[in-house]
Amino acid sequence: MGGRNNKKRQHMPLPLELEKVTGKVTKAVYDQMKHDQVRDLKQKTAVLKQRAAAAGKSRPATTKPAAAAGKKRPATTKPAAPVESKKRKSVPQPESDEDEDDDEAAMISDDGPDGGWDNAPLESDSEMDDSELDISDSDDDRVTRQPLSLLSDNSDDSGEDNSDDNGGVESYDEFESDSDAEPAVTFRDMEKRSRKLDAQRAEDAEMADMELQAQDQALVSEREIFSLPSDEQVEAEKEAPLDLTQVQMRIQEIIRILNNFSELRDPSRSRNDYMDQLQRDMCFYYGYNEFLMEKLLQLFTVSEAVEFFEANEVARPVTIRTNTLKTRRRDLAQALINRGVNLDPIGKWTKVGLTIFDSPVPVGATPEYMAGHYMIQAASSFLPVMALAPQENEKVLDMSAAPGGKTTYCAALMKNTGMMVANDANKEREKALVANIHRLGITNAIVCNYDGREFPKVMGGFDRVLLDAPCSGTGVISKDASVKTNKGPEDFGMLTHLQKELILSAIDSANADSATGGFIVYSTCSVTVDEDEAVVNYALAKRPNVKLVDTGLDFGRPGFTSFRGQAFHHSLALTRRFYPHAHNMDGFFVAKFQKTSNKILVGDKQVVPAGSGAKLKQKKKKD
Ligand SMILES: C[S@@+](CC[C@H](N)C(=O)[O-])C[C@H]1O[C@@H](n2cnc3c(N)ncnc32)[C@H](O)[C@@H]1O
Repeated sequence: MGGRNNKKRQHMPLPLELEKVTGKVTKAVYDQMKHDQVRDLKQKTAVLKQRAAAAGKSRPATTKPAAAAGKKRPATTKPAAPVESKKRKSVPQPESDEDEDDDEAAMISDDGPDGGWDNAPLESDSEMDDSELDISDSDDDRVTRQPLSLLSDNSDDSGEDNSDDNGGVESYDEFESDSDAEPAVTFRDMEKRSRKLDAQRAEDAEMADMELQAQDQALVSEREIFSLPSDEQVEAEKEAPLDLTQVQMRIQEIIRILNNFSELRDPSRSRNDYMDQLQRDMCFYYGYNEFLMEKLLQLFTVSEAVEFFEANEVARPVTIRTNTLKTRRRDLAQALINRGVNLDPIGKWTKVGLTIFDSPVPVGATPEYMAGHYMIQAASSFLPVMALAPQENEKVLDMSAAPGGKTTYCAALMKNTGMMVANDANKEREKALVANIHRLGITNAIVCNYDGREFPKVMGGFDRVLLDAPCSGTGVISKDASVKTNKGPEDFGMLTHLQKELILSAIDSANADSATGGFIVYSTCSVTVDEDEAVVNYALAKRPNVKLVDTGLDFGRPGFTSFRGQAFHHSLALTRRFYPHAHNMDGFFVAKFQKTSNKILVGDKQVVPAGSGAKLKQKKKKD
């Protein structure tokens, strides 16, 4: 398995000569080809523009050409401005590392189908300079000079100097603005003007044809420059893999093609062929197993997927949560600042979080930490508790609580009142849970050690239940890179099965008749749909006595309501997804249910599943 350990390696172009000798089309060679191609296209464009300028000079000043009047281009050409601006950013200069960065940025950006530099030369004149026209001995160059002489020979009937610094074609504004000063049309010169107009139209049509041809040529050569490896080459690469730089370049090429597929594809290869190769290359480059890579690629456009994978290579900022049972955020911040800690509030969405930029002392060993004034806790881990919003004097269950980040936050919001039941199936992990409960001065917590699936039989009737489920951890890859490879299809199958069983238990443990609550929050630090929307959708189907409600979190992306042909309940849009590349926090998923009844229909019978507390009450009445 490959993998990228050192980011600098991605900016290391191979020597151009070596690439030419080996015949490999790597980025440097490719850039050189593109550069040549762009130059050729510019020269062709120059011809077109100069011809247009020449024609413009001889146009009767009173008559606006059809295109000029509406500022329309021939139907085949593409809008100028957006393409131009992109082209300026990304025209490659093979020798320069900096420019390679620019080019890379353009390639992985989420361009629409017309994005990129490829069409730009036909539209742009701003990059054309004399030196570029003069260095070439090509036929085009010879043609280029011809209209230059025409320019000086032709004079405008109006006698005005309409010389056009930009080459003519783009300067329709000038024609328009000049029109005020134009002489009135007379009967005598009308026929002459009409002939000129016809000639101009013919000229425009010819120009459109030439532009089309140049575009087609450019596309054909672009297609020829990059080709997917054959099956044999793919096999050979398994034995002798390419280096990371070459793989990175191929990733960029494939993304560029996928972003403009109809024009840049090799017609003999399908989108799946490109996606398969992209997947293989991304696995190698970022070090994921194919199974997980496929799952993650399905979540995003290819360009966004790259952002996601890149974000996973970068550590998230260290964040802490103020323990409001012991201190206020302002006082905590001041105490830490006095110790030389550089910090800031996490964001407007939390009043208790602080981001630690740097610290001369370990944040897990300050006197304030020891005294329980804060918990080191990922920002995303605040979210399920905020969604749960436990109230004072409630009975709250945290079904999978260790090491206690969310339990201790719940207890703080409850101001140490009511009852906080912190359960976890893993005894070892519960040591840290107990330690944190003590350190933070939690006095309303009971710790227990059950399999959550059994919990409704142990205890029930909770006002609120949190299930921060065991998951694959695909949202926290920046913290634990082993997630990239440590799970295959079987593990995923077992995990999602457990999640589905636990969510039903969590729902059954809540009391729909709670005066203040009846809420259940399901969260994971994973971004796969199997562990998130699919589990929630399963719960909605199995427990018609719950509905999804707003999480109260005013950021994050809505959950999927359909995914790869699978339709979920429309209310899944109320769930929230958080991504490292989009929200600068660990990947996370949060769903909030409200329990509307303690009874469910099984066949044609009303049943009260164990856990809600309703059954216990009925029994008591009989006694
Ligand atoms: C994501 S972690 C919980 C993190 C915790 N909520 C916090 O904020 O510190 C998931 C937990 O689920 C526990 N777990 C796994 N299987 C379980 C089960 N069947 N019943 C209850 N807990 C389980 C794991 O031991 C693990 O501590």
